[in-house]
Amino acid sequence: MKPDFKTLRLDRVTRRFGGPAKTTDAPQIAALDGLQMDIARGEFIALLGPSGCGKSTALNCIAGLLPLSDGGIYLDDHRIDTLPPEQRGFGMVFQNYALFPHMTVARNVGFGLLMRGTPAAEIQTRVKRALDLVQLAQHMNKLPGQLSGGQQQRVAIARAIVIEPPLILMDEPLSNLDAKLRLEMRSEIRRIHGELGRTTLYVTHDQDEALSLADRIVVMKDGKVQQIGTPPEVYGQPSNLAVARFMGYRNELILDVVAQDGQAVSLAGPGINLVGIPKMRLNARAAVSIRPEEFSICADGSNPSNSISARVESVEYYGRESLFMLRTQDNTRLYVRAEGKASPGETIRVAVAADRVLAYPSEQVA
Ligand SMILES: Nc1ncnc2c1ncn2[C@@H]1O[C@H](COP(=O)(O)OP(=O)(O)OP(=O)(O)O)[C@@H](O)[C@H]1O
Repeated sequence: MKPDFKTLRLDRVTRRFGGPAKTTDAPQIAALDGLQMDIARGEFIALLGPSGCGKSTALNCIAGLLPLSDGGIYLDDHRIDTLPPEQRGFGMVFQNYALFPHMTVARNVGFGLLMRGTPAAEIQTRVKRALDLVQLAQHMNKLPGQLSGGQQQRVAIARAIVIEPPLILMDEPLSNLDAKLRLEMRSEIRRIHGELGRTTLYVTHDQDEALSLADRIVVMKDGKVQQIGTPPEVYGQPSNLAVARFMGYRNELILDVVAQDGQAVSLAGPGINLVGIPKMRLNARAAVSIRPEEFSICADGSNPSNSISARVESVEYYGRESLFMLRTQDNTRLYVRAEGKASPGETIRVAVAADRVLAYPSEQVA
């Protein structure tokens, strides 16, 4: 394959299940429906979404493990979705490492090169280089069972990169690791990606992982792309309610639209007066998304313009901040993560900046 491609083009990549590939019978379910994007060489792309949204299907289609039902995949002008996996030559890293237990680390890493008929001396040099990159050279003669989970995952990464693939595909590679190792390996993966300068496609259901690793994030739901954007774009400006929910906009209030233009919308409900940003054209009611950490608790007796009055139900202490579970006057649960004190039973007022109040059509509430 061409290690020097400029663009990986996913052209309406579609995969249906429930019947033979390449048919369009109605009973089939599109696990992946029209994935369309260009990925530039060197980009780190995260496919993000809840379980069953089609992330692994997308990765497997690109790897060549699943035939497409529709669309095409191109490396520059070369169509590759008709090629078997070994001819695409992509590196793959899976959740379960898939190492050979009876082979040493070095032999595991060198196996792909051996299969390709690479001369022994070259295998040795390249295995050493790959193990240096994942910082495991001193463990090269151990068996996988003698390594920690994080080390085994690094062997799997070394095995993927040793073939110098144009594209590295990773499917939830950190989900078997404990929280601390996951954080460490996250930094490792980003460092390795930077040092190699290759293109990485990374599947995860973990927002933090996607936000911290990726140059661009593809948010998916029910087989369809919901938004493609940089981490700040997806985090700060979710394009619809489903993305907002998935990106941690835990609060959703259904409010009356009092006035609106393209830039701002005035919203009201019992004990609530807010100005926010309309993300789409709104009708009479809006679903308003706000992150818990965007609120602050107002001083006693104050009544600032962008605020909500609500009763405290419970408080979880998180050190510097607390998570306040509130109940609005129309009985909606409100999560507020803020500094300050308030006790269950008290009625308090919480304020939020207008540009952190995102209003979507209430019709999007499923
Ligand atoms: N071989 C198959 N036959 C039938 N349906 C399938 C098959 N593989 C996947 N699906 C369905 O396609 C949809 C997408 O599955 P996929 O594994 O791509 O999701 P995912 O986002 O990777 O989920 P997870 O995070 O749980 O792995 C799901 O509804 C799944 O049940």
